[in-house]
Amino acid sequence: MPLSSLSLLPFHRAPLPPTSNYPPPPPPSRALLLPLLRHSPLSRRGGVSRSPASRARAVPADGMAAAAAETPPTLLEYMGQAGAADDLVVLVAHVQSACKRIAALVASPGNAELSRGKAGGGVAVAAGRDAPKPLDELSNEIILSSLRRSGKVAVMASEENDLPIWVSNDGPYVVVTDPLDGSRNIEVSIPTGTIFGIYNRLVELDHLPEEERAQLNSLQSGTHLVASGYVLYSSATIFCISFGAGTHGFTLDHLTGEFVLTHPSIQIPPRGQIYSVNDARYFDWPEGLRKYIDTIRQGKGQHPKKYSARYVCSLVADFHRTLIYGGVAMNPRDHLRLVYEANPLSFLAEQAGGRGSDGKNRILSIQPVKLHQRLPLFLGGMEDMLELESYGDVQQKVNPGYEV
Ligand SMILES: O=P(O)(O)OC[C@H]1O[C@](O)(COP(=O)(O)O)[C@@H](O)[C@@H]1O
Repeated sequence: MPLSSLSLLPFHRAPLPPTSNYPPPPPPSRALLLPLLRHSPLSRRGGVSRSPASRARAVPADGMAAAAAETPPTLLEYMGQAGAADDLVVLVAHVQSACKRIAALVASPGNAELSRGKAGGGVAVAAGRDAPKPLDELSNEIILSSLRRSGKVAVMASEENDLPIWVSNDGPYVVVTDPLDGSRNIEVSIPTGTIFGIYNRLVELDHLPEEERAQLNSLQSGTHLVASGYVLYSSATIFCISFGAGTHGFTLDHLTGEFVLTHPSIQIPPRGQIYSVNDARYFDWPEGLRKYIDTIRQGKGQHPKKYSARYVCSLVADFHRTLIYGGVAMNPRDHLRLVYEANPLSFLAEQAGGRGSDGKNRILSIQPVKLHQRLPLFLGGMEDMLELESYGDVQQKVNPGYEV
């Protein structure tokens, strides 16, 4: 579906949100930038230019018209070209609009104050390492109100709410979300992210009482995901999404306020050289996990290279790096949530040729029984994951309340 036909969507019910809060760009700037990008060291080094879209950008062009024709598609243009359902396009348009607002919020001068647990009126929130912060709550409100306005959502379930919210009897989709993961890092400007999963509404449950319907729709197994994604708020704001046909990354272009395709068809390298885990917890780990990490650190595993450690302690950032560089990102204790975090990210990992597991089982095959169910999570390239799982005993059973 070309961008022009977006205007044919049923906007009388669900208008697309404004694509950005940004001022309109001076018209020629994007085209003028493209020749610069073509000759940048990043494109020569491989960086983003490993992708077909970026390779297209590297082809010399005669003028602005040619440059414009080479411009990579925006997220919505890409969905149109890929034949995504109109309802899904409208829904994703609202998700991206909410995420641009969250990106602005986490980068705002007031973010540290918000993350310390004082709302605008100076109201203190519950203490504790995992207590929700006003920034989480604001992000939650932004994303939930955007989903509501889309007119495409029957149920939404958020990590920040105890119960799912029934929105509309005829919304075609169910959305699960962690609105702002890693918010404890905000005060020191470390990356954060939004995670979401989209399911079809289970019409066969329409006769059930609302509360039950909302629960059961939100507890669908990850194998039924229609789409999932995350938005990384970092040096770049990246929207990574899969509709079940590959995993694709779009970077926010601050000149236009649009997410543009920069990482089409991401493939996790089957072998990486990075492991990502909070290894201060080493002495709480089971024997198998200790042995695995000891082995790959020394280059004595199936891959005869010494692995390096990277751990941001922000799931979206650790997962994004793993998608691009390979290796394994893990949290072996039962801390991360199946519905809001593990399922959406495992879907993206599988669509990129990798694997998501709890150390024993494929995440997507685990039937959620509780909305806020937690479990160990391992995500990574196929060969690294199979090697890790071969150690058997990798789930951390001891889970004391860690202070930091
Ligand atoms: O303390 P650990 O076990 O290293 O866990 C860190 C993980 O917790 C998270 O901060 C998520 O925790 P919350 O869901 O409680 O916000 C992730 O971003 C990060 O990967």
